[in-house]
Amino acid sequence: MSTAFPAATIIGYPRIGPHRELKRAVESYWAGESTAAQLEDTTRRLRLNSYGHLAALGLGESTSAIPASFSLYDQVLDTAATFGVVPDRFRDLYDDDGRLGLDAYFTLARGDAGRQPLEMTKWFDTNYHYLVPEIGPGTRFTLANNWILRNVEEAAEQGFTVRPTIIGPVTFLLLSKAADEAPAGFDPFSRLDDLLPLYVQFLEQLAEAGAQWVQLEEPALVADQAVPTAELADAVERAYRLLAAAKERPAVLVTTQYGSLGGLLPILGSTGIDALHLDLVKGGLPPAADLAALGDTTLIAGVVDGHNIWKADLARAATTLSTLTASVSRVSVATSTSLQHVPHSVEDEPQLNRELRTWLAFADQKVEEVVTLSRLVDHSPAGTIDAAIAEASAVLAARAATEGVIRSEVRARVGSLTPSDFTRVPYPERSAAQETALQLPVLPTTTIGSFPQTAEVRSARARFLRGDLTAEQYTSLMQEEISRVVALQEDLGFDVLVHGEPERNDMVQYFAENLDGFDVTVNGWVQSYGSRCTRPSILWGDVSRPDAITVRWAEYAQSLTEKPVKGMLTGPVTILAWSFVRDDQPLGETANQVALALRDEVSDLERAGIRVIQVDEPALRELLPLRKSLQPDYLTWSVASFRLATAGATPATQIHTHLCYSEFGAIIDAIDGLDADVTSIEAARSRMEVVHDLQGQQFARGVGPGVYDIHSPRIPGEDEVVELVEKAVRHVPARQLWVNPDCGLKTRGYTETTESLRNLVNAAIRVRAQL
Ligand SMILES: Nc1nc2c(c(=O)[nH]1)N[C@@H](CNc1ccc(C(=O)N[C@@H](CCC(=O)N[C@@H](CCC(=O)N[C@@H](CCC(=O)O)C(=O)O)C(=O)O)C(=O)O)cc1)CN2
Ligand code: MET
Ligand SMILES: [Zn+2]
Repeated sequence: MSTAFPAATIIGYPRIGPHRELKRAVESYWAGESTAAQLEDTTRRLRLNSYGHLAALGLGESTSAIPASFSLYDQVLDTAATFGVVPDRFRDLYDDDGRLGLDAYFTLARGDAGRQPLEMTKWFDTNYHYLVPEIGPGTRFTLANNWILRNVEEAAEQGFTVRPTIIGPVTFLLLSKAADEAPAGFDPFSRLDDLLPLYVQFLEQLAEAGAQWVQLEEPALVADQAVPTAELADAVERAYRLLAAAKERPAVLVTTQYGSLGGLLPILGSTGIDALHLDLVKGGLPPAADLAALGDTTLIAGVVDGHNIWKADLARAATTLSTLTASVSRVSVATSTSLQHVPHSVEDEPQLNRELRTWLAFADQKVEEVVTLSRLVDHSPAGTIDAAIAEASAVLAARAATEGVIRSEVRARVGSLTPSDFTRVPYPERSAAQETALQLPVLPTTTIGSFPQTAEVRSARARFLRGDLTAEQYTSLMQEEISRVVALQEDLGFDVLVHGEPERNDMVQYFAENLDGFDVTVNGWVQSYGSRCTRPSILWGDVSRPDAITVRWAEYAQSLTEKPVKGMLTGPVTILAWSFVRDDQPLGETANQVALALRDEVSDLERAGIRVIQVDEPALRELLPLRKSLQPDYLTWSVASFRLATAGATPATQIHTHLCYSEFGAIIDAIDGLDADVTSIEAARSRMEVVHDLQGQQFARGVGPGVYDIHSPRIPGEDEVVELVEKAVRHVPARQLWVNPDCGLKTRGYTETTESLRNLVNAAIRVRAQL
């Protein structure tokens, strides 16, 4: 049990495969095009290849340095399956032995004809989404799935001693929500003492399977929680003392990625766990007194950034490590977070600018950085990594001096901003001008922007990129798609139309490709949820807009119809949140540069005759700091950057924004502060509960609570939409309300989309007639 922890490790490794093998394998299984055995075969190869690869990169085969962090869909779902946490509506998914198998697992994640899947929500301050377990007073915890154990055994058969990972009990319960059947006020956290014995059993099984270390993930401890601090501290102490006291168990590592543990560090550190991981990139260096509480517990110092792609400042990391080794007896080196947030390897991006490439470290390069830094804690001779440190410092110096990183004209423009650049005329004045300009009915109907991204559209883009289509051919294919989408909306009777975004590979990458200061990858895929991936762009320099970006598409769409077509832009905060952003200046400064580029786009759209412009900010909530003390500053700069992007619009131009989550209680003031004329939000899944928030807040401007859950192929019936709209009308004055789906339609197919949208428009017309 007291196996020494290896000097170098990572907290998790990408599981989608170097070329999205996992996506292709699971999607083919879902489509019925391959068997469970074929899926298992592919994923087994993915797991074993990554162990071999990580061992070769320097983690070694037999030291538990390699995390077994594979997941078929999501790590929180894996934990829920392990402990049999299944909502009542899915009770029949257990097989006769009380186990949850492959199809049960995917049904929980994706739902089926009659049942809503588990809710999906953001994982801390990242663009990864996890599935929310549902727990009630009667939820029976059982060991119902053994994939984690099996992965340990599978690795051992091939000669690898890996470190299994699972969400820790405190975080698991804090991330869960009360099951539908739970009485009002029930908190899943109250089930901690029922759940802990299952963790003990599970640890015993892991030990039996040959695991020497286990990783229990407790990132919820770095975020301020609704549970009072004292109660949380008490629970953490009780839980980990109990687990540490288990008779047969692997050594226990607790990880705390995404921020600072704060006052929980000395508490967790003295429970008897064997190792504690700290995120020293997002969280600062803890006070020496807190570190002293670690005693014999190994400190796993997360000094290499797992959430961004810049090469590490090895000199700074070395200083941090030497401070730590001065007050802690055992220190190992690690990434700050799982590497699931970064692509596999810079080697897969040969097209990137040569100089830029030298600044970057993706997952594999980060493994090498961790291994290098571990020479500072493994009794290697002094000076062993001096050359590597010097090289890293030289890269940083070169980066700072590179043309384009600092551009005086961009700086000057940001520097000369005045408060009036952030302010439009008061809403009542705008509202009157817009009413005259747009002549919309009450309860106007619209969509959020994208229409289904069909295989034809994607294939056209792929052929264009390969050079098999000319720019003219590609443009005319996209224009055909736009005219189909416009005709469909005319036919269905929408009031404000969209062009459907077919020309966009992704709502952020598309803008990054058209702005200076960014680069994009060809293979830099990162999992967003399930089989869905994105290629975050790289924002490395000062940002500007060389040419208009969206205008020709919007103009084309507007030429096809008398109805207003919404211009469609992605807001500055979301562009930052879904890119890898330079780490050499405050985010607020970078956000204002992006905002100015968008501001110019807004004014070009207006000049081209576009009267409604939507600036999406679905990630506004995502970047909200996990600690309350840091939130006001964030909300100030993020809201300001949105206003900077939009405040140049004339009063008659209607500015929309879109945020796709419903629990916006925490940021409702910020949403108000955006000063958009119309805000669309997610509401269908919570059956319009958000209107209560809106009512309480006297939200005075236009609002479109979603009436169609686009996350599911299910078609909402017309009566169902009527009910939702009627509920909204009871709480928010009808003249403020819009009728729209929850979010864009890009992941949906045309069959269900067309029917759903028809029901949506007809429902709006029916409620209108009753007013
Ligand atoms: N960045 C970002 N984050 C977001 C969202 C978002 O829209 N963007 N939405 C929220 C939910 N997250 C999502 C994340 C990804 C996707 C998504 O649909 N991703 C697509 C990829 C989108 C893309 O980049 N498409 C490219 C490349 C498509 C592709 O895979 N092409 C094929 C070739 C196809 C062919 O030859 O026919 C290939 O490269 O193999 C394009 O259209 O050009 C996927 O995983 O399948 C949806 C939602 C929150 N976070
Ligand atoms: C994730 S928010 C999506 C907004 C975008 N305009 C779309 O409809 O796809
Ligand atoms: Zn959305």
